[in-house]
Amino acid sequence: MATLFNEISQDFSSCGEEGNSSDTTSDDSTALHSPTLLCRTPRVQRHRSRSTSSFSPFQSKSPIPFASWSKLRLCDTPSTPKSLLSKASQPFSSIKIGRHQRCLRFTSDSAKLIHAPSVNVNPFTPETVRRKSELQWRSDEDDSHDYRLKHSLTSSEEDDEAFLPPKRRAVQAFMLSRYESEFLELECIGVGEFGAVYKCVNRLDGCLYAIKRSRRPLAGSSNEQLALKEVYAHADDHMLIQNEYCDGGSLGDAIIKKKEQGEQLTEAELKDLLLQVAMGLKYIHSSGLAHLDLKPSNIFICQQPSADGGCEVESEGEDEDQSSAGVLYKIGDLGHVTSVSSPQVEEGDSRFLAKEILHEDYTHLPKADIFALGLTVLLAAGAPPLPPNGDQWHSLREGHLPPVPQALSPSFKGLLQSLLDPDPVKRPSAKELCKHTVLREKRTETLAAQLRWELNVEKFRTAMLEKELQEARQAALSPKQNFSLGLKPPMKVGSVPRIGRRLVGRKTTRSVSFGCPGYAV
Ligand SMILES: Nc1ncnc2c1ncn2[C@@H]1O[C@H](COP(=O)(O)OP(=O)(O)OP(=O)(O)O)[C@@H](O)[C@H]1O
Ligand SMILES: [Mg+2]
Repeated sequence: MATLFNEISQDFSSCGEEGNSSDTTSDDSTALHSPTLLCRTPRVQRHRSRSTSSFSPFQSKSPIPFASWSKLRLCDTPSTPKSLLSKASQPFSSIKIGRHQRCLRFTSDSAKLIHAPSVNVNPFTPETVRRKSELQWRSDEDDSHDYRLKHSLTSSEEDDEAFLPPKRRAVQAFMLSRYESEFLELECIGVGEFGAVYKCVNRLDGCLYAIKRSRRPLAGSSNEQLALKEVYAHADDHMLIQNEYCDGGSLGDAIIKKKEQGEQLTEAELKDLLLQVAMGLKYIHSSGLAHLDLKPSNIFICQQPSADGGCEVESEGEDEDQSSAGVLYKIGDLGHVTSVSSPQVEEGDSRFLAKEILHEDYTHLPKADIFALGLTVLLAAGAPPLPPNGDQWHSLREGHLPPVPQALSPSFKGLLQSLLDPDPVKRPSAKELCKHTVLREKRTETLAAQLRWELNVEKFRTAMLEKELQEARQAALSPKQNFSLGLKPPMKVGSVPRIGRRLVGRKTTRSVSFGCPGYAV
């Protein structure tokens, strides 16, 4: 499964900073000294719209049990060393890198890192691995040029040094906040209701993260409980929300960008989006949870690495071919996640809210995610902005699809219509969506193309065999000629078939060509 909420949180409460952080200033750059300052979220509005700011207290008395939330640790980001290390049961020597290779990261996309010596470089990120193999390839071509690589391959000490990230002295943490000491902030990548999101490099593991920083302290407030809920959903006892950095930003950003260019996602792209997010929801729902805040700004995009990029996508059974598209969609923002069996519902964005949730009917919570998914796909198809309330809001909940500036196929339109069915029971489940023929068409086509190609190969082989057979027959019919050449006569086995008569595939048309996948035979 590839579409997962790969968000990772980090324990900022166990560092003993509570004692140290007498500084509880609300200044953004220092606010994160205190874990309590992070325990906030603005997302406590009921039927909220972005322009209003009324808050309702969160009723939760106790945090969600860890056992439930720990299920949310679905997989590691492909960028973390953890996932790659687990794969690296292979000997270290196979992933050694030379010193000069290690420096690549500093000289490419992140020029700032040149001046940031206190950041480690993770040798296991897909990008580093790709660069490493590129460089290895180049250096293989011209070994004599590269004394340093040669040296690193002959010295075991150097090998170790090359394999491991460069050692760094411990930052004087007591002088800095955890945020400052553990992360190098590169840029602000977005602002939400909770606060700002920053692209950061973790100084220790060298991976990129999106760090959500709260805008102002809310310690002790009801909002603290809600923020903690998001934190528990991420697992462990975390405070600062540290997410996998998704290089494509959010789907919301992508939709806005497309709109500015007068474009929308094509039907094929919409189907891919729907299928991928349905797969993520399938996992969430099968864990007994509902997301309840699904929307474009909470779906993140990762550009797919090239086939040889070394970044594998987890796959499982029927989901295995879903990563064939150019991008990976990942569900994020778990602040509203709740258990389906004992729900503590905090409504998400009112624009995506299913009517039954408004009526506090929580008997089909996963179907509320399906409803939000339907609206999300329609927005990506070019639908106008969704209303936060009013007549139009109700009209959408009565099953009236918003207009989209492209002609969608009736089957796909019918599927979207079913996602928005006023009756949650009639909406397809995430599991059903994952198997839906409308969404699996592409897979079927790919499979058909593959089969056609294999058939062509087999026909070609058959033709070659027939040709050889004919030659053998020819040789059998002219033994004298063979004798004159000093060859043995062929053994006579039964009656010799007539020339030109095929032994196999008599009923099929003869063909001696084979082409590429996707071309008809
Ligand atoms: N993990 C991430 N990877 C890349 N970009 C991210 C990531 N998380 C957030 N962003 C960027 O930051 C923006 C703000 O995210 P944030 O979750 O704070 O607000 P939001 O989703 O717009 O609203 P809400 O507060 O309701 O979640 C996103 O729209 C996206 O552009
Ligand atoms: Mg968000």
